[in-house]
Amino acid sequence: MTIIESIHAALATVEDPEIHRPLPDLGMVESVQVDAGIAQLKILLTISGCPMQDRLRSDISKAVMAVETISSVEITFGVMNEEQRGNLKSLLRNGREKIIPFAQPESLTRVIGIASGKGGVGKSSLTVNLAVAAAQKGLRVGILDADVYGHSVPRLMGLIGQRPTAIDQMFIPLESYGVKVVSMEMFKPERSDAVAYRGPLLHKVLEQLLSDAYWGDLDLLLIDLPPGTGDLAISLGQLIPTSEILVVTTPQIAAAEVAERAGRIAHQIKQHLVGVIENMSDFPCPNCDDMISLFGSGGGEETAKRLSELAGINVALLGKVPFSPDLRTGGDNGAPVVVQYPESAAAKSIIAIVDQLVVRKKSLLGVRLGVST
Ligand SMILES: Nc1ncnc2c1ncn2[C@@H]1O[C@H](COP(=O)(O)OP(=O)(O)OP(=O)(O)O)[C@@H](O)[C@H]1O
Repeated sequence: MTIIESIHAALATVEDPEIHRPLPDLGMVESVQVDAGIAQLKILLTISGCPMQDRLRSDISKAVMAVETISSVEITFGVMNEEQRGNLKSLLRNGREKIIPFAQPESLTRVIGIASGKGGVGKSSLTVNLAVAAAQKGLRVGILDADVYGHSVPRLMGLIGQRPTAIDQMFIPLESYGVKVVSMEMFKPERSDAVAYRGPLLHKVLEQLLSDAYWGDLDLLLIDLPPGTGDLAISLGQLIPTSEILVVTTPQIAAAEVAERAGRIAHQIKQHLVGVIENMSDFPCPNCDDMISLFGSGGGEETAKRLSELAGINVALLGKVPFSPDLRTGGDNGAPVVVQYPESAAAKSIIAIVDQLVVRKKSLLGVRLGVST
């Protein structure tokens, strides 16, 4: 192997930190020269001012310095031209025009919309913790925060104020705790701006977030839906007919009727109902042995029963997540409870729910995930 070939081989071991594919495959290596033991490289970035430039410089230097006889590495960064970016986009889309990868018949990604009847029941907190717990088990997981009214996922994942890298209209999801994250919030000019998307526009926005993001291969995509029986849940069913719905409710019996309505829509558009999670359930009194039922009891069972009757299948109550100050503070600080307090009752119940959601085959990776019912 010539020295130039050795450097190319070394560069093939370096991945783009966001796209997670080798630099040469992405067309990022423009030229390699060697002069008296100095490797001179021209590397093309997808956009100017790429935030990953420092990381790339250090990863490339480390790999190339390991090549025998190389004493130093000089890197010049350039920016891809329109044609080069076009090639990259086409590569990331597998040579196809803009599509929703999860809607293709060969897709192995399980897509689950997290729905609730009412707001504030902890749907976003559970979405984030379920996703992170699944990633901890070795699954490749994404979250799409489609809760236009709340979009709290960036805060819960410690990503507040961060914007994804865009390659023209395509963009790379942000990553936190091993989970790829896209939120409608990331595309607002100002965080405080209200998102004024309505009906048909909302459908378009969901379609774009699903198709314009480079998600890569995912085992599981969780979609945090707005509360209620809104248009977006229907859009999800239309855009990804194999998508499923998981309903979050509280222990309050009175909330069961509203939660049932959220599940009813899914059933009407023939989406599979994965199950029900009761959140903010009984928690142990910190000062005595009593269990405290802040929000009553029985709401999860009642919702699961009603949805089972409606769908004519067993819609299981997958678990009860206790009321947990740790879960709330973890959310406020961008540190999900399954990471920060994995031994807490809330984290354990979430991890147990993920175990039920994922039917383990030989390997979790690349296997179509089933549901245990
Ligand atoms: N199990 C729990 N114990 C204690 N607090 C919780 C629990 N689950 C959620 N919370 C808190 O309840 C509040 C609402 O949670 P979250 O934003 O996840 O709800 P949501 O259903 O997504 O609301 P919306 O759809 O209106 O945005 C947050 O402050 C969160 O920290």
